[in-house]
Amino acid sequence: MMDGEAITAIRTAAVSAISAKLLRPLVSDVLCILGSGQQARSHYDVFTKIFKFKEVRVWSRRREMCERFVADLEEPVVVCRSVRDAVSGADVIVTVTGATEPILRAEWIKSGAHIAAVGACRPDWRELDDVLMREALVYVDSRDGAHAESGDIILSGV
Ligand SMILES: NC(=O)C1=CN([C@@H]2O[C@H](COP(=O)(O)OP(=O)(O)OC[C@H]3O[C@@H](n4cnc5c(N)ncnc54)[C@H](O)[C@@H]3O)[C@@H](O)[C@H]2O)C=CC1
Ligand SMILES: O=C([O-])C1=[NH+]CCC1
Repeated sequence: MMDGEAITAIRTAAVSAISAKLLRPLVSDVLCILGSGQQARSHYDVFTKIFKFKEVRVWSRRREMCERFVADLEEPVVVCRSVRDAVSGADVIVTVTGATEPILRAEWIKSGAHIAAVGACRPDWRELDDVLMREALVYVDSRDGAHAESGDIILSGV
């Protein structure tokens, strides 16, 4: 018997980390994680192990969950009040929320930032807004899979 959730947590974060390894800006000082659940933790663990950030930020819609997330960590992480505050100036952004409507807007994001967009894995779920999807250089592991499952891709029409 194997724990599928534990494997999904590690595997998903590993794939995001590979994307960041290949595509993040040369100078990547600030990591921002949107969401504070299981994937947020696995992404935090992998990203802070592989890369050296000067600052790590987290935002979650329920602040108490954010505080709990941070309390479990040994290194300092900044709890942000809004998505805008969290992503402003960030070099690497990880979206690991259960949002079904866009929470991340293009106008808040630093040019060249790398986004690992993980959460919106159903055809009718969204995390990234249409402008961001259209302006971004979008990389996927499978075109067929992305067009069947990714709400951000399907609904933005990219
Ligand atoms: N792309 C992929 O391969 C995978 C995607 N996922 C997806 O990633 C997301 C996060 O997964 P877990 O961390 O395991 O879930 P979780 O339940 O442990 O955490 C979910 C997080 O999203 C936040 N959230 C929920 N609804 C929200 C909303 N409407 N707006 C903003 N934030 C909201 C919660 O407050 C929490 O911080 C889920 O949507 C899940 O389906 C999970 C595993 C693999
Ligand atoms: O394991 C997986 O690939 C996924 N888990 C939740 C959505 C996608």
